[in-house]
Amino acid sequence: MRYAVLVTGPAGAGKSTFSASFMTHLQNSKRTGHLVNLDPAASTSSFEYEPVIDIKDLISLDDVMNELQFGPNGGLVYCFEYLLENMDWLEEELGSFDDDYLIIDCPGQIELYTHHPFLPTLVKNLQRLSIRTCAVYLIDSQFMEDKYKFFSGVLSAMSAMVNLEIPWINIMSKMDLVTSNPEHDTSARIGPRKRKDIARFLDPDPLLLASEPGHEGNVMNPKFHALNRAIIQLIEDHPLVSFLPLDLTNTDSLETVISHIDYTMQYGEDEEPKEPHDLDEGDFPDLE
Ligand SMILES: Nc1nc2c(ncn2[C@@H]2O[C@H](COP(=O)(O)OP(=O)(O)OP(=O)(O)O)[C@@H](O)[C@H]2O)c(=O)[nH]1
Ligand SMILES: [Mg+2]
Repeated sequence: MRYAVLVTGPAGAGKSTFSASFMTHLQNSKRTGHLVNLDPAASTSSFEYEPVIDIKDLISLDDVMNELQFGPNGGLVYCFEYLLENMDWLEEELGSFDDDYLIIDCPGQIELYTHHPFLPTLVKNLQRLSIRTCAVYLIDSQFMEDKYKFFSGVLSAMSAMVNLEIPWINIMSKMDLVTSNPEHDTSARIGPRKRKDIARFLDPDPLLLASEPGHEGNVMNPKFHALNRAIIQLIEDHPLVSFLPLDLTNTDSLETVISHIDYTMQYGEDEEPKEPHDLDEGDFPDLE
């Protein structure tokens, strides 16, 4: 059985960093994983692990921009369309691995997740090859300033989720930057968020959030009230909108996230139990 984890989410959410930590964790626990890079703009030197499959071997953003005069965003879209037309390339690359666990580092372009056919087509191809696939969607905890940003993050996650229809895990990344004492912490880029402020977003009660007063200068226009309620009801009705916190500085946190991923894909369920080779069964009856 083969497995693939699509690591998705908006630009800078921490996808590549998480993918590398995921690889390290698999290695440390004597499991084999392989990194796949689907970001045509990624600089290869920035990878801690050499990808076994790299979209840049098929097409590179630099070439598209230089030779076809595309800008960076149009260039990326061109690269994905090129990959879609050359799925046999990916299939061939994937062909050499069986019994594998692939960590697929995706690009951060939001259109890929909302309306571009790239990821749904990719997923269909993986499924056709009998690769069990799930997706994680990372959202940067540093953007969770208020409930409006939270809702907008949730809606982006949901729009990606309904587009793909595969097992799905939302992750709140960079939790190491969430401190309990923000006044004394200057390490965060956007300004540290307090733990208790983030906590209510991890397993949110949208109706409760909705009843909170808005922050100053952002008094809700009554015209939008009905729309807001409708969005909130949508989130409320959707069982999958909760977030696992991810703090990469904490091994337990990474292990928890990975165990959810394994569970979602039912990793290991169909594997034959691996008995140590030279162990006589009768010797250790307690191991049953
Ligand atoms: N403190 C902290 N910083 C992080 C963490 N994860 C990522 N970063 C930083 O956030 C920035 C973006 O991280 P990446 O892993 O490149 O994010 P990405 O989602 O792959 O970005 P794109 O591929 O450009 O969409 C880098 O400066 C990382 O060092 C984290 O868990 N904690
Ligand atoms: Mg990246």
